Parts: sequence; C-alpha cells; structure tokens
Amino acid sequence: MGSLDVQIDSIADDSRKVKPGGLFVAIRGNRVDGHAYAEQAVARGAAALLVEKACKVDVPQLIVPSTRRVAPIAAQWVLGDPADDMVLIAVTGTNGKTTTATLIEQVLLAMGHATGLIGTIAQRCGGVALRDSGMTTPEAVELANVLREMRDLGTKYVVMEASSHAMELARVAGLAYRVAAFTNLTQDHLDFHQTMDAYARAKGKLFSRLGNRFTPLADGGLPVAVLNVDDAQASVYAAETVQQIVTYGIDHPADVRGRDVVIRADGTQFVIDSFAGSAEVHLATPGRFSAYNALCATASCLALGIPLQAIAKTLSSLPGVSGRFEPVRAGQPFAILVDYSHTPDSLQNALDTIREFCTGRVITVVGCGGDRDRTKRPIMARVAAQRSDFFVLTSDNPRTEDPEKILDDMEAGIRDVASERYARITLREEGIRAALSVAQPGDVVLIAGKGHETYQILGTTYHDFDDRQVAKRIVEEQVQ
Ligand SMILES: CC(=O)N[C@H]1[C@@H](OP(=O)(O)OP(=O)(O)OC[C@H]2O[C@@H](n3ccc(=O)[nH]c3=O)[C@H](O)[C@@H]2O)O[C@H](CO)[C@@H](O)[C@@H]1O[C@H](C)C(=O)N[C@@H](C)C(=O)N[C@H](CCC(=O)O)C(=O)O
Ligand SMILES: Nc1ncnc2c1ncn2[C@@H]1O[C@H](COP(=O)(O)OP(=O)(O)OP(=O)(O)O)[C@@H](O)[C@H]1O
Ligand SMILES: N[C@H](CCC[C@H](N)C(=O)O)C(=O)O
Ligand SMILES: [Mg+2]
Repeated sequence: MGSLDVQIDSIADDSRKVKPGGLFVAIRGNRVDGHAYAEQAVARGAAALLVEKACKVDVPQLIVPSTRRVAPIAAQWVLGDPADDMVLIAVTGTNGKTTTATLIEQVLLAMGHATGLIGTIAQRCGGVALRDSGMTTPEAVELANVLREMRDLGTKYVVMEASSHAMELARVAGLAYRVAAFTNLTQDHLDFHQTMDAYARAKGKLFSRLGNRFTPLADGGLPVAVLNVDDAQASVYAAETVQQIVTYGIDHPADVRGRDVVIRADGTQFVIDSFAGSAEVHLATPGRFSAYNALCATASCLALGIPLQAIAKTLSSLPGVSGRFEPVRAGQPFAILVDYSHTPDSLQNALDTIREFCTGRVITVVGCGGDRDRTKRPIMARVAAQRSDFFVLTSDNPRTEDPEKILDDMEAGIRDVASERYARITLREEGIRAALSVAQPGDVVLIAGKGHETYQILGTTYHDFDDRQVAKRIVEEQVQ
C-alpha cells in the first residue's frame, strides 16, 4: 500500500480529472461506484486514495466510512483552505437563487470588491465568465477547486447558489458562510427528496449549521441569516439558527421591507424601508417576485455593511439576468418572453406577472424536464391552463425519458380543459412555432422552462437549442 508520507497538492473525485501526485476520492454514485475507477486514477498519477473500502492499487489509501462526507473537508485542506480567505455568501430557495445571487454579485462588484459567482448559469470572477456551469452547486471537490481558483485570482467575496441537492449530498459541508439567504420554498425536486418535508429540511441545513465552525470570517464579521418573512418556511429556519437574522418581505413587517410595488411591462418599481434608511429602486425585470429577489439581495448586502443608497443605485442600473423574463425582439407586433420558470410556483408567478401588463392574450409554451420530479408535471400544465388564453404543451429537456410519456403526465392535469384551448406538440421548435403563429398585436408569448439554456437534452446528448434564437428565427421566417 506504500507509505502515507506523501505530499498531496491536488484533489479530484473524477478519475478523468486526476493530476499526477493528486488525491483521488472514490464516491459511490447513483450510476457508478467511484471505487471502480481507482486503477484509472492511479494510472493517471494519483498518489493516494480516499476510499470507503481498500482498492487493489499500490498507493496509500485512507479508508473512511463516507467519502462523500469527508470529501468537502479533505478538499479544503488539500487545497489550502481557500474558502477561509474569502467572504462566502450562499443563496438557497426553490426559485430566485440565480437572480438574487447575481444581484448581490453586481452590488459587490459595483462597490469595487473582487467578487466571484458560482451558480446555474456560470462561474464568474470579476464579472467575467470562467466557464459555463454544469450544475447549480458543483460537487464538493469541484467546488473546492473553483474556490481555490478564485482565491488565486485575488477574489475576496464569493456569492454562490446552494441547491437542495448540494445540501443533501454534502457538497457545501463545512463552509463557513458570512451570509446565508433564503428566497422561498415551493414544490420541486421531489424525485430526489421524496417529500416536501425532506426538501425543506435539506435547505434548512444552511441555517441550522450556520456559524458552527469556529473559523473567524474573512471580513471579521459574524454570520447572518437573511430570511423572507412572507414565506411560511422562514419561521422554521429562524428557529433553527442561533445566528443573527435579518428579515425581508412586503406583506409582513420586516427589517428590510418593500412597499408601493408598481409592475410594468419593462420593470418593477418599489420603495425599500430598512434599519439603514429608505430608498427607491427601479428594476429592469417585471414582477412582484423580482422585488422579493431585490429585497433579499438588499438585506444580504446590508448585512455585509454596504450602504442602502449604494445598493439601490446599483440594483436600479442593472439589466435583467440571462433567460429570466428576457424579451425577444425581432420586430414582431407582440411580446415574446423567454423565462426559466420550470416549477409550478415560478410558472404561476411568471404568468400572473404577465397578466398585470398584457393588453391582449397570454400564450404559453411549457414543458417539463425528463428524469426530474414527475409530480410537478400535471400541476404545471394546470397552472398554464388556468392562466393562459392559449397554451402549447411541448418538450423541455426529455433526457432519457420518452417525451410522449412526459406530455401524458402533463395532460393528466388538464383533463377538463377544452382541446381547442391548447396544442400538444412534442418537438419544442414546432411548439414555439405554433404559439408564435397564433399571436396577435398586444399578446404576450411566454416560452417557459429553459431560459438561458443553449441546448436541449435528448437521451444523454446535448443538441444546440436556444429558445431566444429559435423564437427570433421563426419570427423572421414568418415575416418573409
Ligand atoms: C443526483 C446528482 O446530483 N447526481 C450527481 C452525481 O451523480 P451520480 O451520483 O450518479 O455519480 P456517478 O455518475 O454515479 O459517479 C460516481 C462517482 O464516480 C466518478 N467517476 C465516474 C466516471 C468515471 O469515469 N470516473 C469517475 O471517477 C464520478 O466523478 C463520481 O464521483 O455526481 C455526478 C458527478 O459529480 C454529478 O454530475 C451528478 O449530477 C447530475 C449531472 C445532475 O443532474 N444533478 C442535478 C440533479 C443536480 O445536482 N441539480 C442541482 C439542483 C439544480 C437546481 O434546481 O438549482 C444542482 O445543484 O445542480
Ligand atoms: N423570488 C421568486 N419567486 C418565485 N419565482 C421566481 C422568483 N425569482 C425568479 N422566479 C422565477 O423562477 C425562474 C428561475 O429563477 P432563478 O433562475 O433566479 O431561480 P433559481 O432558484 O436559481 O432556479 P434553479 O433552481 O433552476 O437554479 C425565473 O425565470 C422566474 O420565472
Ligand atoms: N436545475 C434544474 C433545472 C431544470 C431546468 C429545466 N429546463 C429542466 O431541464 O427540467 C434541474 O436540474 O432540475
Ligand atoms: Mg439557479
């Protein structure tokens, strides 16, 4: 097995990413067991292994009960504790994580802070993309590597989305957050968590474990939980943290409270009252939910000591986030919006928002992802039916499921809806075409579900597909 006296300076949980002299962590996955790749890892130069059972290779092996649980801590140690040198801000919740994290990132950048972002769309440093994201929250070892990369680039603040998968799979274990923010809790990911209770508990770990490491935080501050008082789950999380809490909301009294919310087609205006004074904000994205994301970002930035006026000024100057209520303008006499609403709640919010400013009909294109929560499918179809004048059920990312089966699951929720009120068109491009071909001046066409995605996953293959480009091309073809 060799001597344990080896110098390790890199770590990987994927045999294909092992560097010579590095530590390979074998993780039992859903599809394969990482231990099966021990030989491959050693062939690539792994100097030691972190395993749950001894593997037949001639390098030192550290055997632990759960490599998944040890990986986050091992990764931070091997890489020189990069997280401890930066101020970490985490955003969790079913909807609004990417948007809120981006708002916080932009405020920090505007204040002149070297800031990184780790989220669904991309991993960024100083506002510049390092790479597109494969996941919302990377696995622990990749996350540690990204944090090390960011620290080496001089980053002081890192804003990251903390998905429920990440919390359940210990991807973010042991990280000492300065701010942990909660947007909201509604149904999603029941394929993975099984029950809403388990889903809520996974997210709750961010708050119950907040500040449970004795590491001094990089800016000398103390941990703060930022909670949305208008979401019933907030009181549960509030009871679970022993750290300071900053609340935000609109309907209920809060430390950071929005009022006089005005929603227009091109944005949202509201006033923030807080312990740091009052300020008016003009957002480029319409919707009450947009005000909530901005309030969450404001409360988080106030917790970091940034003045309210500076926060409000930056929030008011930002364009929208890619694929979130993003308009497609190709000269058509009706509006087209591409939005990442892929949960019942986000779809409902998107459609309720559109109804507030739409002078014509609301037309919706909607699908549901394959290999994901099946129980949300009939609900999403129902939400679309209740809130659209006409809607098209089509494919999202079918992944390894039969697209027709996904559409059957969706249709089960709208058995009582008249067949002329909707179309079922399996090919997404054709679904979008059908919706655009019936649109009249004043109508709004919402293309929901894929937002910023530039691909469609059929089987395990990623095919080029961008709702924004497809819609633009179809409009241009229809004009000719
Ligand atoms: C359910 C889940 O999270 N699965 C993740 C998990 O997959 P898995 O358990 O099936 O892993 P596996 O493929 O069996 O591999 C097991 C181990 O063998 C290793 N391996 C594998 C092959 C090889 O040649 N060599 C090798 O060493 C792998 O690196 C891994 O460590 O570990 C994989 C490797 O890190 C991840 O890519 C995979 O995420 C998949 C792609 C995924 O779709 N995850 C989604 C559900 C997800 O996590 N989403 C959340 C929430 C999104 C949101 O709503 O915001 C997210 O944070 O992104
Ligand atoms: N605060 C909110 N409440 C409800 N819906 C929201 C909120 N913010 C955004 N949405 C809706 O949810 C969609 C996704 O928003 P966003 O990407 O910010 O969320 P997310 O939590 O990062 O999602 P994901 O889990 O897929 O990464 C948006 O396109 C919008 O329709
Ligand atoms: N982070 C989410 C994204 C869903 C996006 C939607 N387009 C889909 O494919 O279901 C997930 O992995 O469940
Ligand atoms: Mg996200």
